[in-house]
Amino acid sequence: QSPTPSGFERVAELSAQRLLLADAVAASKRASGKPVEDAQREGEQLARVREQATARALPAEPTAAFFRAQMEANKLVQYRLLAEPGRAGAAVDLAPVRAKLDAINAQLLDALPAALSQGSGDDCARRASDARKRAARRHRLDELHRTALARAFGDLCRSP
Ligand SMILES: O=C(O)C(=O)C[C@]1(C(=O)O)C=C[C@@H](O)C=C1
Repeated sequence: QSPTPSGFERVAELSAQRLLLADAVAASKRASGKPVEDAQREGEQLARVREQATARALPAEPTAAFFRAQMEANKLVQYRLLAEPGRAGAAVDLAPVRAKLDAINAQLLDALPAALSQGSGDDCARRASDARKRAARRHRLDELHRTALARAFGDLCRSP
């Protein structure tokens, strides 16, 4: 049996999965013409994770900050993809993609206590980077998604 992955390993894996969904979100927005940023949808997700953080005795502010970073990373990928003209693809329905994002959010919340407790020490950046590199290799992430994966970690190594 393989050992339980560390908080950073889990967060890197789930963040990579979440970022890969940005491609589908971008495709839906290319077809619908809707803006990348949807403040209402972001607010709903943040309200939900704050609620769940409180229910689990997780610190609400670092939890919300972490999910803001996840959404910023998602937008980074979308803006970059949508900046390329004429990459028309099949229209994608946004609702099922959002359901998948929600499911990953729930898994990220499970992984977050361990990740937050790993977020100190001189070697934090190294451990975070190693975890991201492994996830990037597993998912064969390109440069754009690797950059976004770093963005998705937000301030995990700089939490109070
Ligand atoms: O659901 C969307 O419309 C998305 O673009 C995804 C997402 C997210 O990462 O959850 C990112 C940006 C939007 O502002 C809202 C949510």
